[in-house]
Order: sequence, then C-alpha cells, then structure tokens
Amino acid sequence: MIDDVRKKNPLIHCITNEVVTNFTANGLLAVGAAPVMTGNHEEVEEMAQIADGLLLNTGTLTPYQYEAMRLAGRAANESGTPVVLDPVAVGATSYRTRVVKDLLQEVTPDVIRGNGGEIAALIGMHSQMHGVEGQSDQAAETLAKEAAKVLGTTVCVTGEVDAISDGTRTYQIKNGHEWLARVVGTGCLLGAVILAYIASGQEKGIVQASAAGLAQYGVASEEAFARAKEDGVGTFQQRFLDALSFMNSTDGERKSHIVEP
Ligand SMILES: Nc1ncnc2c1ncn2[C@@H]1O[C@H](COP(=O)(O)OP(=O)(O)O)[C@@H](O)[C@H]1O
Ligand SMILES: Cc1ncsc1CCOP(=O)(O)O
Repeated sequence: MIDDVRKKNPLIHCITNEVVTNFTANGLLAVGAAPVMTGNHEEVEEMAQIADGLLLNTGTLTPYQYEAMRLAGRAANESGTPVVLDPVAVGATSYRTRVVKDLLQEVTPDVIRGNGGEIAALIGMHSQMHGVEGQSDQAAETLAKEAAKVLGTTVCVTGEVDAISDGTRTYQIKNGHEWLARVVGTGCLLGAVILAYIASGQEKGIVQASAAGLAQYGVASEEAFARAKEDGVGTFQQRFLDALSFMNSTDGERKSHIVEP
C-alpha cells in the first residue's frame, strides 16, 4: 500500500496541535502524502472538502480550534472526505473530555486513534492519564473492539501492541519500537499516516488500510532503531523520518507482523 500512497499523493488537511505540526508535515511528506495545516475558520470548510483526508488532533485544543474542527469535520462528512480523530489527552482534564464528546456529536470520524488511556477515558472505562500519556489495564485488542462498538466507528489503540477494530474485525499489529514513545509527536504523526493510507486505499477497507499503515510505521521504527541505537533518541527521530521515506512495499510486507482476525 505504500506504493498506492506515493502514487496518489493524498492531500491531508491537518488541524493539529502546535507541538507536532512540523513533524507531522515532514512525516506525511516522507510517506508520500501532501500535508496542509490550517485551522482558519474562513477556509477550513473549503479545504476539508478538497482534501483527501482530514485530521482532527486535540493536543493543544482551544475554543477557536474546536470551532475550526467542528466546521471542517462537518464539511468533510458532507463531502465524503475521510476523517481521523486523535483525541490527545482526553481524560486528562474535564474540559478535554467534555469537548471531545461534544465534537463526536457534531462530526463522525472514520477512525479514532489514541493510546490505551485516551480510548478507555473516551468510553468511560478506567484509565491512567499523565498529561498526554495514558494507560489502560485492558489489552489493546479488547479495548479497540469494545470502543468501536460503543462509539460506532473504527477505533485504533496504540502502545506496545497496536490494535484496530470496527467492532467485528480486530487486527493486532506487533511492529514498533519503545523509542517511539520517547520522541514527541509519533502518536500524532501516526494518526496522519493512517489517514494517508485510508485516503489512498479506500477500496481495501478502512480497517485493512489502517492496519497496513500501522505495520509499516512500526517497521520503519524498527529500522530507525537499528541505525540509531548507538546515538540516542535525537538521531532516532531523524532516522525514523528517513526510514518512512525509504520504505518500500516488499520490505514492509516481509517485516510486518499483523495478526488478522
Ligand atoms: N513499548 C512500545 N513498543 C513498541 N512500540 C511502541 C511502544 N509504545 C508505543 N509504541 C508505538 O509508538 C507509536 C505511538 O503510539 P503511542 O505511544 O501509544 O501514542 P501516543 O503518543 O498517542 O501516546 C505507535 O506506532 C506504537 O505502536
Ligand atoms: C506534549 C504535548 N502536549 C500537548 S500536545 C503534545 C504532543 C503529544 O504528541 P504524542 O502524543 O504524539 O507524542
């Protein structure tokens, strides 16, 4: 599927947080997508309609940005543009929890991606949030399936093992490296990369396209670690972008570790 992404060069409209904007744009370019970042109320509806995918990421949410997400999300839903919601730090404060739930009344995402703590908090299950980091005592597979049923959409739970479920079919992805959690923005970029895969392979189905994106992302991190382990996490971040840009379908398929339903 990486070839499909590079061929299509999908336009990914991101309304994302101020910490990860540059990293997300570079990561999208590395996989072959075309990023555009805007949250301006004057243009978000038009941009969401012409884009191939819309990312809504709540990492540094403000009331102005919430309204941008609402406008863009509704326009995307109306025009059939796929939407990924990354509810960063939901559960960490009551404002975020309330506002993300409000957004879900207005906008229907095709995929919700979060760490275990965020997804558990979103469906009212026990979670431990520590700022943007979060844990759940549920296995990713169980949590993704349950959340997909409760929320009525596809849910991706990330961590040591990733899982993606539409409530019926659940894939587990066992690629990745723990250093991903030591570089800021790797969860946020992943939401954008999943969207690039969905936008380029809709005929394959949302769950399958997302699973392919998750696996290749994990494989890239394994390759980055192999090249950066003597140097540290700064070099790892650069090697990770390199690996995303060098990824090819043969390597991706050979090294991917997906457990199918
Ligand atoms: N312990 C780990 N081992 C392997 N991969 C991990 C580990 N922790 C996180 N990842 C990977 O890091 C990426 C970001 O996931 P995560 O850290 O859960 O997101 P977030 O930044 O939103 O908390 C995913 O690709 C996930 O598979
Ligand atoms: C540190 C931080 N604070 C608000 S958003 C953000 C970035 C979180 O990115 P990720 O969870 O992908 O590392």
